[in-house]
Amino acid sequence: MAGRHEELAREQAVVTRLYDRLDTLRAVARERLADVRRVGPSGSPQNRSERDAFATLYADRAAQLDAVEDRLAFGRLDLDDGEVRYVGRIGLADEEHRTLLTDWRAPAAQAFYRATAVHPDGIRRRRHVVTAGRTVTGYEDEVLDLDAVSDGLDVSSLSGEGALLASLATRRTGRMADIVATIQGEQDRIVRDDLGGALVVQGGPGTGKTAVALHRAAYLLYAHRRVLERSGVLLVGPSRAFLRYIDQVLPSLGETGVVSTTVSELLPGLRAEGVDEGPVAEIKGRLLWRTAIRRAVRARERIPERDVPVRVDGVDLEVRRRDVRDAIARARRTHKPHNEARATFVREMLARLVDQYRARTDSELSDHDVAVLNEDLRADRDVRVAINLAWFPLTPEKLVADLWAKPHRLAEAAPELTARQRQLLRRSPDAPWTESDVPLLDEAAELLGVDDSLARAESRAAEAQRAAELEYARSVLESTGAGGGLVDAETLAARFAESGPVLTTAERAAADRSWTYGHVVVDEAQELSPMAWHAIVRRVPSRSLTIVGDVAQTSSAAGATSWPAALDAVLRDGWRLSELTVSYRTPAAVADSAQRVATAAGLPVSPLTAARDLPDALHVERVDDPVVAAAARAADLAREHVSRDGSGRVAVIAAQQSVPALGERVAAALTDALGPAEASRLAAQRPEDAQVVVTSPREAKGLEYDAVVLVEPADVAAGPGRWGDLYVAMTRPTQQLVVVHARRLPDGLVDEG
Ligand SMILES: Nc1ncnc2c1ncn2[C@@H]1O[C@H](COP(=O)(O)OP(=O)(O)OP(=O)(O)O)[C@@H](O)[C@H]1O
Repeated sequence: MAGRHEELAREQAVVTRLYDRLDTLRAVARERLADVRRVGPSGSPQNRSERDAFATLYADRAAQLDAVEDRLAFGRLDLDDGEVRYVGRIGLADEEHRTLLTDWRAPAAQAFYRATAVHPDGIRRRRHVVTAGRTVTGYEDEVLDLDAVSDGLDVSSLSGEGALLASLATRRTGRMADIVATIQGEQDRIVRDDLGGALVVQGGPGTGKTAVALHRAAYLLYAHRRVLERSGVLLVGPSRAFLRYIDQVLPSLGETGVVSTTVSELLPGLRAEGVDEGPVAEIKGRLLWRTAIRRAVRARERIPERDVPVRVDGVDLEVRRRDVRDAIARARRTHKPHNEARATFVREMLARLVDQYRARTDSELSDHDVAVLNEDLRADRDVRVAINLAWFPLTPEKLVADLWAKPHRLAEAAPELTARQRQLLRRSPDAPWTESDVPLLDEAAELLGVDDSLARAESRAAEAQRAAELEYARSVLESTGAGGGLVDAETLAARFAESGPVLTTAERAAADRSWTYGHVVVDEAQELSPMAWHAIVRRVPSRSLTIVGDVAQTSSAAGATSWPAALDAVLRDGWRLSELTVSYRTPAAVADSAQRVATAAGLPVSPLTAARDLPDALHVERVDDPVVAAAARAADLAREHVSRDGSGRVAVIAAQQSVPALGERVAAALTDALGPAEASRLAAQRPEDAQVVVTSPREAKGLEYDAVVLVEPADVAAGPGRWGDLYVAMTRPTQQLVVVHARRLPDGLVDEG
């Protein structure tokens, strides 16, 4: 066997060749892009949009190639038959189309993640190649051939933990990194699971649910590109801060086309900044709003109490109750949304008024007379008022705001709520929208629709144009081979068709409330209310979803305590459950303690085994003043973990009401401990980049830090998120948890003295 030095040199030669090939492909993509751009802004609009479409295509390719620079190749498989296969972020081939590097998502790479000594899958040896920049700095072998093991090869790293543990030990940067080089077998099975149906991944804190969900999105885009490129993938996360935390993962895997959003931002153009108190959020989360919103809409289709006299062109007419009833029935029979069906209602009413006019004046009316009379009727104020009262055109915002501001509207729409519950929902019409209003607004938008008769005529004309463009795009792809798996004819045609800036599928989808996606990924899914599920499932008619979460970490009063309770109503039996059980984040002492606390509190915890333990990972201190002590501990931990290069994160997690006072104390303690220069460097950091933060459990959800000071656990557990919040708070650190308390410790959180 070659010495380590020679092996490293050999791997370096391979890796150098791969980067050379990457550089060549980058140069080609840039050249093509430059060629397209060089043509300049001339030619017919058709030529210009074609050029823009190709520019986007080459720019996408260039961006994809740039994104895979770091750890381009990380694995090597030696097969029983002597073949050697390198695994990396993307697939690369040489000029003769011979494979140089296998995309981690390709079937040929699967064994890199799944093969074991017991099930070697034709693999003799698996090697993790470690690189820093373009330099190979090490490798780690796992010999999967039990005969070879007995031949005396190095077997100390059979489980491949070296690369994994090294990656877990790195300082946190405030941005999640991909795990493509070290995905574990149980995770890989989820990543590569079928596209169809809803896959629910339940797992304790730090089991890699977020990482797995993102890698699965990248895998599905690779394996089902034809379907998903056109329809897009939606990622729903709990907050903007969380989306920012994960926003580099997909690009680093060469994928940029995923739309990410929160429930608050689900409706284009509307930002819900408010948060409802627990009981209000719970009530607004109930599925009863599907019926209640329908009733609220119907209430705007109303027969007047008596016939309404109107006078048009000197003739006395009546807006009659029975005419309104018939017109309403006709409009409803169109099964169109309220605002769209209104056209039918108005047409019917005018026709009846014209009939009355004809009868009253005893006159024959020509088509022209009828048209003029229709105009007069439409222009008449009393007629307009009567028609509007009977079929009121309205926006989703107006409909829902009226429910909260006008008690009689709410009583009429939601009689199943008690008077006390309705009182809780009372709100002024100018109060900001909340996250739990959004699914109701979405429901209202669905039932109200927009008056799109003009838009429909335009879209018919556009359809014919599009068919021609699609045909053309197909011929372009065939003749140039430009797609390279990145784009299909539909997408390219859509890009041809755009006027103005060229929009990608993701951009078009994000701007369109009624867009339906090919796949939806939901993270921290336990927080979603039944109404939020309803709004999300509407966006994916195929019901193809990846849902990841932990029902033991639920903090929202509207969230789930079991998956069947959350999902059966919206997905029936169209979902399957997978579980992750190894915590990659939290050291064993911390994970075990958190499990004990959560179990003692009766939370529905999943089994959890920590991948590693660290000495002194858990430290519990009884103190007189937790705020003062927490600030001092935070400063100690900052000295230990935070570095000037921007890496290293420390969090102080406390009940929401203590956060402001703690913030001031911690700032002062940092100045004392680290000096004014370092303290002001830290103080100047933007909140999303801050290396030392004071935060509530809710804001820390889904995130992680090198070290955490947990302040007064009893107060955290008494907050709105109850024990779920405490479980979240305890499981944020990757290295160390320091607990400071004056009150009694919750059961299971032992004081180590
Ligand atoms: N196979 C792996 N290789 C390397 N790191 C991993 C692996 N799996 C998970 N991790 C790391 O473990 C940490 C926790 O992962 P992640 O945030 O995805 O967990 P989670 O289950 O979503 O946690 P939570 O329930 O707290 O939201 C992250 O730093 C992630 O990169």
